[in-house]
Amino acid sequence: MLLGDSGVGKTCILMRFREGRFLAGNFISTVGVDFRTKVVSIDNTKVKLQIWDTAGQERFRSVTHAYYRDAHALLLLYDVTNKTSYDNIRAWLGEIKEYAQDDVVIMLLGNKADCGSERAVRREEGERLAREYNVAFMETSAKSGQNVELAFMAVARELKYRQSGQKDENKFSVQDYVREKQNGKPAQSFTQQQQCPQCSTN
Ligand SMILES: Nc1nc2c(ncn2[C@@H]2O[C@H](COP(=O)(O)OP(=O)(O)OP(=O)(O)O)[C@@H](O)[C@H]2O)c(=O)[nH]1
Repeated sequence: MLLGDSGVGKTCILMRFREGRFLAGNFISTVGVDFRTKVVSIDNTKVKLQIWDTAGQERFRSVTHAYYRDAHALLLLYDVTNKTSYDNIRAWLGEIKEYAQDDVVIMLLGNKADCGSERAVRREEGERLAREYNVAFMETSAKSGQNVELAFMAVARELKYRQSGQKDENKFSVQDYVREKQNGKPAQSFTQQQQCPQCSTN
């Protein structure tokens, strides 16, 4: 399930992951909730992900709360060019604590990482917040595709391991997996051509 303030890029992240393209142009806010599926392959096993996109707008909050309980994983987004969306993450985590299952997998994503010159939240601030709440973290860009696949696949992998009962054996940790992928060869390195043209010329 995708959560976060309105406009942080939840629908675009989902679109990038599912269809490999960026939804440019007019911003159309999600109404209530919407869902899409995608079949991915993890260690040669096909896994069907059901991904719920939620409205970030406050007025839909009571609708979206009803879906938290059934979520196995939550991708919580803020927009690195919007400090308020970052500041609101603590409130989102409070709602998650209140409405979601205790063992829900949470990943914090700082989206719009392509917008270098408009950045209002440093990467370290995202890392610090994630450490404080003991959740996995990475910066993403729905526009360039940076880390989008990695975010979904890391979560899918964690869920698969949990389901197969391997969690107790400590065989997989989403945080370690993300760290390993990012410290080694970045899953999708951020090349010059991939940069948002608008931002890179600023
Ligand atoms: N530069 C840049 N723009 C982005 C990125 N992701 C989303 N956007 C833009 O941000 C705006 C909002 O994106 P949405 O995906 O609709 O936001 P949302 O979080 O789903 O919003 P709600 O449905 O209202 O909750 C759109 O104009 C997108 O084009 C990104 O990674 N980089």
